Amino acid sequence: MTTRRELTTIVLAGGKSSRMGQDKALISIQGMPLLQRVCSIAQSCADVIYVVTPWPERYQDLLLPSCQFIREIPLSGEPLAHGPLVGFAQGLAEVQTQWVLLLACDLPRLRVEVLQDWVTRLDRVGDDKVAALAHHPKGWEPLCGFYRRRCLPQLLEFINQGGRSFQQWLQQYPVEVLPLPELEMLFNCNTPEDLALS
Ligand SMILES: Nc1nc2c(ncn2[C@@H]2O[C@H](COP(=O)(O)OP(=O)(O)OP(=O)(O)O)[C@@H](O)[C@H]2O)c(=O)[nH]1
Ligand SMILES: [Mg+2]
Repeated sequence: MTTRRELTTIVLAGGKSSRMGQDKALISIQGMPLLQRVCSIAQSCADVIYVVTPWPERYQDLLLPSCQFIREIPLSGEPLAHGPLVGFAQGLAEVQTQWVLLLACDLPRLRVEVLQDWVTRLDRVGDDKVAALAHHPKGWEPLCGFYRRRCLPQLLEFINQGGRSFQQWLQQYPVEVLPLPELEMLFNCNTPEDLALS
């Protein structure tokens, strides 16, 4: 069975938070900044956690034991906020395990038991699959699921051709569907209105 030692988690914390109007990673929900909350949940699944961000200094005072920062660098000729797909690729380049759990930093309702159940299913995922993700009415949920490390070359090729969309990239490959007991856990805190519901 895939153990926590054989899984790496990547948490993305480099978005513009333009809808929120302030850095979502630092917003406290029930007394804990969102990034810290997501990282603490990640710790229940994996030994190694990377926080991929262009600005690690901003988060250095958060309590993130056993998390390591990966400083994102801009692609040549492009501004920094190049989006989550490029951030993921830069993190994935450092990963040593076969599987990686990718998490956005704006998921206040993640459920540890569901993530742990998903981990137990990884061994049975067919070899042809590049990822194992939950599916919801709008498509795959790319920022709360698992990817094989070996998809890095295909990902880089897609990015080099100008691709920036997870959904478009995933359309090209077989993906395993993970059971989602409640859509609620993928609730994304993007706006001040979302925050009021959190
Ligand atoms: N490392 C990294 N993470 C990113 C980047 N863009 C988005 N993310 C992360 O991806 C996740 C989902 O981001 P979104 O909710 O789509 O949006 P956002 O860009 O933070 O905010 P908006 O400007 O309101 O769209 C969050 O965890 C972001 O921090 C990026 O360029 N680099
Ligand atoms: Mg979001």
